Amino acid sequence: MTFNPPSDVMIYDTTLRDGEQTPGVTITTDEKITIAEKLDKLGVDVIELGFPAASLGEQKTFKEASKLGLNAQISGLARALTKDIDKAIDADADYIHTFIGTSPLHRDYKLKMSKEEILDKAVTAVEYIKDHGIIAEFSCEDATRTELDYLLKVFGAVQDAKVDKINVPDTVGVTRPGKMNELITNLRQEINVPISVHCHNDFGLAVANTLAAIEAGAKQAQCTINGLGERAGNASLEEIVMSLHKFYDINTNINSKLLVNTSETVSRITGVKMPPNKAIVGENAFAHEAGIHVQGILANSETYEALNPEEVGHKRRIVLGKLTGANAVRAKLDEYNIKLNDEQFNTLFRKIKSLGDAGKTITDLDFRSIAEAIQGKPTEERIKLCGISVMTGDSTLPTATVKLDLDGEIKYRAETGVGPVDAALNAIQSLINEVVHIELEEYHIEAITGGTNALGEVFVITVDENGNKATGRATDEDIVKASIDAILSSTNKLLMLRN
Ligand SMILES: CC(=O)SCCNC(=O)CCNC(=O)[C@H](O)C(C)(C)COP(=O)(O)OP(=O)(O)OC[C@H]1O[C@@H](n2cnc3c(N)ncnc32)[C@H](O)[C@@H]1OP(=O)(O)O
Ligand SMILES: CC(C)C(=O)C(=O)O
Repeated sequence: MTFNPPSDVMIYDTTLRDGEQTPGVTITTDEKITIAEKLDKLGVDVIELGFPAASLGEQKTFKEASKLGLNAQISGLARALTKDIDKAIDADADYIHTFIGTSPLHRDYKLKMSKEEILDKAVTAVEYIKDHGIIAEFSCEDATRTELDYLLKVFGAVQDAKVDKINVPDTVGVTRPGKMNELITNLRQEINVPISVHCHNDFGLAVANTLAAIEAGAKQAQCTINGLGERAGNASLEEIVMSLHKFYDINTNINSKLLVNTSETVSRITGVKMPPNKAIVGENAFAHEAGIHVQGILANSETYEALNPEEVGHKRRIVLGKLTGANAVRAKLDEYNIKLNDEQFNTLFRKIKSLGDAGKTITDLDFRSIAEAIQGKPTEERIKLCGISVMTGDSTLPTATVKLDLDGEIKYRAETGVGPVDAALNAIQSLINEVVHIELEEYHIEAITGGTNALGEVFVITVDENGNKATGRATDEDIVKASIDAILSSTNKLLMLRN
């Protein structure tokens, strides 16, 4: 393997082009602008904003983005066709990324063109872009399945046509680090313009292949936030950037502290949720439950953290559950300034283990209210249910009227819903929102005995506008009452934070 990495690597972000090719994702002009502004603040060098020839909407997005005065260059993808390139030019792209398939599969089945025709189209496209005074990047699509001599010939020809950068796509993610390193080593012997790579994640190797290319001297990584992209996605920007910074001491222009915030914006807009265990930006990337780990973390966070969460804009979380150890419980008690004697501590510890064994979620607020109850502090219920009536049936709109004591003041509210529980929860939520804005994040109901008079157990998680979460659990023969009790129990925990 060649080891000759550059001191700086350019980040070419294609979240808004290849990322938008994620099945089920479409991003409107306004949303693209929001993400482009975030990417610009993050410090990416190039933003591939889209494919101007694809639609009028795409062209409008380029026009809008060109007025923003971003530091990043705005690139548009175009087939090696003057009609596509014209669309990018007309849309005011600063930079055009043109491509054509070069592998036997693409030549024979997709394009039905000879090697000569493809080479000619590639050169014509690059010359056309350069004749318009625009930055040109050229990709041999499916480069990793293209014969090396032909690949060198096409890249050599576009270099002669004054291309600014060449890009080597592993279009279907079929290469591996050793082969990618060898390919870039071979290309570097004949190509003098900066080499970029674009790796897909079909075998989960996109980041590894990108790093292997950089070790061989590639100067640019094409990548996406959260690894979005066609099929299994592209190389994830956050994973590449942090690897470059940490493993190789390679500079990028990325402000890593904005990675989590950017990832969250992209996830919210695209609707593609990150798995909790996603590297760098996932919810659990810096969360610890196992007692042995937490004890190590409390002594020195490097024992079980490869990165400082603050470096990427994340937060460390100590999670409580079945695997919790005493050191974690002591640390949480200190955090909330709750003093327990040995007996109370043991009761609390046993309670956490038994909740964990029962598979229950224990949020920080649950912990605090359990600990305070054990300490003997009366639980302050700022919101109490005083009464409820529900009207339902197949010929009436389900309506619930609730009477609540809100900090000593009696209030009524009536709301409708799709059913009696929904109507009751809507009424409760509408009243509670006068004190604290809460959203219902989870709602589960289970019958815990049989028969029509079965006891229903309701479990809810509510979240306030600061992201604090609390669980609520209640059991009753009446599921409307159980639902209300659960939501009030979790809301009262959230209100503890505002005392
Ligand atoms: C690996 C990648 O991610 S490449 C980027 C993929 N992204 C997209 O395709 C999204 C945007 N695409 C689109 O909106 C449309 O596909 C368009 C506007 C580009 C083309 O639409 P259409 O003209 O209706 O053609 P269609 O998509 O059905 O087929 C693609 C055509 O382009 C040709 N083609 C594909 N790649 C290239 C290329 N790089 N250079 C020249 N021609 C190409 C194909 O051979 C096919 O030709 P044909 O129309 O003679 O059969
Ligand atoms: C257009 C090219 C770079 C591409 O997206 C791919 O080959 O995957």
